[in-house]
Amino acid sequence: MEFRGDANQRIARISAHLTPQMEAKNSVIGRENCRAKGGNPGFKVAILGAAGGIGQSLSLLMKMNPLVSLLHLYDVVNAPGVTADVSHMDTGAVVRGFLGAKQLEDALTGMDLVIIPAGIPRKPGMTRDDLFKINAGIVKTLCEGVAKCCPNAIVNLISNPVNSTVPIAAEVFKKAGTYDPKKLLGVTTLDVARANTFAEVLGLDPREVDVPVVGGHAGVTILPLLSQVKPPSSFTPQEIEYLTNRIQNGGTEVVEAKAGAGSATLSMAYAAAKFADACLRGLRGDANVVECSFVASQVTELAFFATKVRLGRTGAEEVYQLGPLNEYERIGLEKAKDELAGSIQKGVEFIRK
Ligand SMILES: NC(=O)c1ccc[n+]([C@@H]2O[C@H](COP(=O)([O-])OP(=O)(O)OC[C@H]3O[C@@H](n4cnc5c(N)ncnc54)[C@H](O)[C@@H]3O)[C@@H](O)[C@H]2O)c1
Ligand SMILES: O=C(O)C[C@H](O)C(=O)O
Repeated sequence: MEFRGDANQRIARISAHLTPQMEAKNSVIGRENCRAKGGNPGFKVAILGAAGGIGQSLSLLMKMNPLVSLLHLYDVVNAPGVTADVSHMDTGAVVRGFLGAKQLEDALTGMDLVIIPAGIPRKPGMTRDDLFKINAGIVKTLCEGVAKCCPNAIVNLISNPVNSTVPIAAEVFKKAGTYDPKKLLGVTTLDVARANTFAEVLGLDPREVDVPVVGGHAGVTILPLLSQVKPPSSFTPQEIEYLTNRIQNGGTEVVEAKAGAGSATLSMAYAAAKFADACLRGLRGDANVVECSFVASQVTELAFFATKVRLGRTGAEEVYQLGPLNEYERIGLEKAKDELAGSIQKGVEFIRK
């Protein structure tokens, strides 16, 4: 390890989790110059809501990601504790914590990727839309910060209801003049993870299964395209009905099992980390990085829709078409679009009102 300056300076640097290079250039350092302790150049990632159920596990997983050189953990509570804890992991990323609204701008300045799991989760009996009242305002405030401090960052939006919070974020960015549709991505990876897992009826290892899940992220808007499963497989009508219902209600299954203690956090942190890793590989310039995501879209008449997208240096560079659907999926698509239209409109109106 290289040491510069006197002992007091070294101690101050260590307690602030800064390398000498980072301290010198602070948060405006370029990606090439931002080296984690002895590590490779990497990306700067912020997690907003880092002290929550998803946020804590996601912070741990992103600290383990070798593509991350600097990890900013922001929350309105307990960010210092989570930061101190995660910062003791002997991986490359440097971790910094930010607590409360006054530190939001510092948390966001210079970030390449901002992941947002901030907001309240469901309790049994609630729909995701019941979260709108509180989470819409949280997402609005955080996205205003993104527009001001890191307008070129890719945003991964997790906070529910995703079908409305993504349109809210788009409207905030439009108002600020920073909107780039390629860079705003609603995270639906958990639906795909569930679909791949539940397809165990095929007797396959879930790691070998790929079920595209399109539409949105709530109830009937979650539309698994089982006719397009890889490896190609056929299901009985009963299997299709069972799998579709289970995938659409996977979130509720966890909410009920947790019995008031929240919704999916561990599987969601896994899914969010997987999606964020795909975004970072895209930013790095890797070829053929494809994931499902809820994005601005021309695939249907709706302004936003989840399909497979190709992730590249500038975000979602290609939005794929739905491909051939069977009759069951065509009926599901119409139901999904009906509900999605209202949720998108609700998000847009929240900002335009
Ligand atoms: N997209 C998905 O597939 C998916 C999956 C699971 C959960 N979710 C959603 O993710 C959200 C978070 O879930 P959770 O279980 O982690 O909830 P949680 O209550 O455990 O954590 C939320 C965190 O957000 C923080 N927070 C609240 N307001 C904030 C603000 N203004 N700025 C920064 N942080 C703020 C809270 O302090 C808390 O630490 C919920 O809305 C939930 O519905 C989405
Ligand atoms: O179901 C929820 O409320 C959380 C999340 O959207 C999920 O799908 O698990």
